[in-house]
Amino acid sequence: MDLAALLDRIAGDVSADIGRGAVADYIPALARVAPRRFGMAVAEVDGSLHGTGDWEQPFSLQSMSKVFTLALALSHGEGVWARVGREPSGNPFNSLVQLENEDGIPRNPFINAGALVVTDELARHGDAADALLGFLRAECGRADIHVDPEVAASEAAHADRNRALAYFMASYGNMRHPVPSVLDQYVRQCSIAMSCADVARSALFLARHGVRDDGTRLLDSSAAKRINAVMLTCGTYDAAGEFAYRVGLPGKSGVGGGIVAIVPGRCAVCVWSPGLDARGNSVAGVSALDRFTTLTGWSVF
Ligand SMILES: NC(=O)CC[C@H](N)C(=O)O
Repeated sequence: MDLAALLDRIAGDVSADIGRGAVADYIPALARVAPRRFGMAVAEVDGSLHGTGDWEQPFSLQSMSKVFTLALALSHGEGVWARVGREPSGNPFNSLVQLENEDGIPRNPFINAGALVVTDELARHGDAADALLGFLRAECGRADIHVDPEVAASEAAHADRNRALAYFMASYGNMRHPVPSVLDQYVRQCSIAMSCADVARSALFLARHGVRDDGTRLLDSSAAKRINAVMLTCGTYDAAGEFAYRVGLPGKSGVGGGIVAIVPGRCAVCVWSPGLDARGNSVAGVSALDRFTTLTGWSVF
């Protein structure tokens, strides 16, 4: 299959969706991104890389970072699962409502509450954002991957919701470290800037059943399978059912407009377009992945 030509075709097919939706503005620095951007990259398990549009343009990783921090936390053991569940929340990604009824245990690691717990767990082994940066740089082979200081400052200045989630969980004994420290690491992990090409390459370990770019193992194949399963059921928040229906792949979105999806055994795909739907998922991104699985027939189903 000529993937480069296929990606160009998809960019044309979804052109009516590019610029649709709203750029996230609750983090003011994200609102400065031009809405009519679109990029898509596919990294295959054999190392080949293909892309279209703005596929080499860095953008804000945001919640896509949650997949990588979960993988890093699990590489140290299963302890995180005592503190966070594995069920879809059916609620917005930054919702507080379930925590009180569920004893401060977040539904899953991909809503903000769950990701804060994962960052807190990873922080037992050193600064979580630094660990994440080290991993991403190694996997995509780029030492210049960095935290965007403007986005980080903007997010830190508008983090009351996440601060509330973290303090609320702390009140149930579900924070190991002081909230300001966990929040700082979480904000920096979300503010990492990467391109579609970088993200697709960095996520390949999930298509390789846990094996990293250098051939060493981050996770056993069972743990990699489980992360993919949680991505499928929870990776796009209260739209996970619709995403599974349309795309049929494990996927994780971020409010920077990126979505990373995994075809186990074959490839990792990253698409970016900043216009978001009401649930915080890229409109053109979901359409492009929908076209991708339709045209290739690559799906987990
Ligand atoms: N869905 C997202 O990408 C949300 C991430 C963002 N950093 C937040 O905490 O709100």
